[in-house]
Amino acid sequence: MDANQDQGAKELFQGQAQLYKLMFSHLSSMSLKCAIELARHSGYNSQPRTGHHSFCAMRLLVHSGCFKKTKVNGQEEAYGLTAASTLLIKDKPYCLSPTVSVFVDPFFVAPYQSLSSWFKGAELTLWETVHGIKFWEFMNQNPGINQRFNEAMASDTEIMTSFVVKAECKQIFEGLGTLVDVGGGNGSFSRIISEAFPGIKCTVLDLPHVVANLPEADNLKYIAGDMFQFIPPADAFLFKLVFHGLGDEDGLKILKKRRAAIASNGERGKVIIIDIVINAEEEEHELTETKFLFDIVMSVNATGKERTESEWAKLFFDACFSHYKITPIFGMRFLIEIYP
Ligand SMILES: C[S@@+](CC[C@H](N)C(=O)[O-])C[C@H]1O[C@@H](n2cnc3c(N)ncnc32)[C@H](O)[C@@H]1O
Ligand SMILES: O=c1cc(-c2ccc(O)cc2)oc2c(O)c(O)ccc12
Repeated sequence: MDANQDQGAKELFQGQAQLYKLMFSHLSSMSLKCAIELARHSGYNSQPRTGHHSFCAMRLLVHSGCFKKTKVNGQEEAYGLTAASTLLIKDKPYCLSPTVSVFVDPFFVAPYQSLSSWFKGAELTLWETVHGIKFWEFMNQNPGINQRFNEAMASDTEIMTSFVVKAECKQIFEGLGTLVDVGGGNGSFSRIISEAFPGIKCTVLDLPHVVANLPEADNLKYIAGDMFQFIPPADAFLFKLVFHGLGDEDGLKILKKRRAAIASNGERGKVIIIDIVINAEEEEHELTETKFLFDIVMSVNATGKERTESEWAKLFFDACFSHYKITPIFGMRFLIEIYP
C-alpha cells in the first residue's frame, strides 16, 4: 500500500468506528438505566463484577467516566463513584435518578424513532404524532407519569437552588414583595425562595393536574391556571425552564403581556428567567453537545428550542424590554433578569 492508500484506509476505518459509535449511542443511556435499576437492589458502591452482562454495561459506563473501577479490601474489583454517578445516590443531597429514569423510559424515547418526519413538513410535534396528544395533555391523562415528571423537575431544581440563594444571586430576589413562579411545577423552587426570603410572597402558577392538593405555607400559594390566559400581578415574574419549551411566537406573547403588567406596576418590576443559553464558541464541547440534545428534546416534545444569547436578546427587545442582565449559574443554566 502506498501512503495515499494507507491514509484512505485509515480514514475509512475511523469513519466506520465513528459511525458505529453514533449508531450504538443509545446503549450508553440504556446502560445507565440498567445501572440505576440494579442499584435499587444492591446499591452502586462496591458492586462486584458478577457475570458478563452487568460487566459489559458497567465497563461502558466506566469508560465514559460515569463510574470508576476500584478495589474492595485491596482485592476484589468494584465500581466507585465519580461526579456523575454520585448524583444517582438516593441518600446524597442531590439525586438525579428520578430524572434519568423518566427520560429513558420507552414512552419518552418512542418519538425519536420518527425524527425524519420533521423534514417532511409535519405540523404536529413528534410527541403528538406518536402519542396522539400534546405533551402537557399527555401528562394530564397519565397521573403516574405526570408525578414522575414533576418529581424529576423538582430534583433538577434542588441541584441548583442552593447556588441561587447564595451571594451573587441573592440580590436578584432581595427586596421583592411578590413573586409569581410561572409554570413553577410542584413549587420546589418557590418553596426554597419563600424559606430563604420570608418577606417575599410567592405564588406558583401551573396547570391544574400539577398543582392540585399541594401544601401551602404563609408566603407560598398555588394557583391552577393557564399562563396564556392569566398571570396574577407581582413585582417579579419567574420562568424557570419554561421558555425553552416555547417557540418564539408563544414566548413573545407571554413576554409582551409581562411587559405591559410591569409598566402598570410603576416600572419597578422585572422578569427573571432561568434557562439554557447556548454559547458554543466559549464553552466546553461536551456542554454544548448536552444543550444541543436538550434542543432536540424541546422541539420533539413541545414547540420549543434552546437559544443563544442573541436569540434571547431578540425576544426581549421585540417584547419592548430595554435591557437585560445574564448571570451564569453553573453548568447549563443561566439566570437572566429583564427590565422594562
Ligand atoms: C419543564 S417544566 C418546569 C417546571 C419548573 N419551573 C421547574 O423548573 O422545575 C415546565 C412547566 O410548565 C408548566 N406549563 C406548561 N404549559 C403551561 C401553561 N399553559 N400554563 C401554566 N403552566 C404551564 C408545566 O406543567 C410544567 O410544570
Ligand atoms: O420533556 C421535557 C423535558 C424538560 C426538561 C428536562 C430536564 C431538565 O433538566 C429540564 C427540562 O423540559 C421540558 C419543557 O420545558 C417543556 O416545555 C416540554 C417538555 C420538556
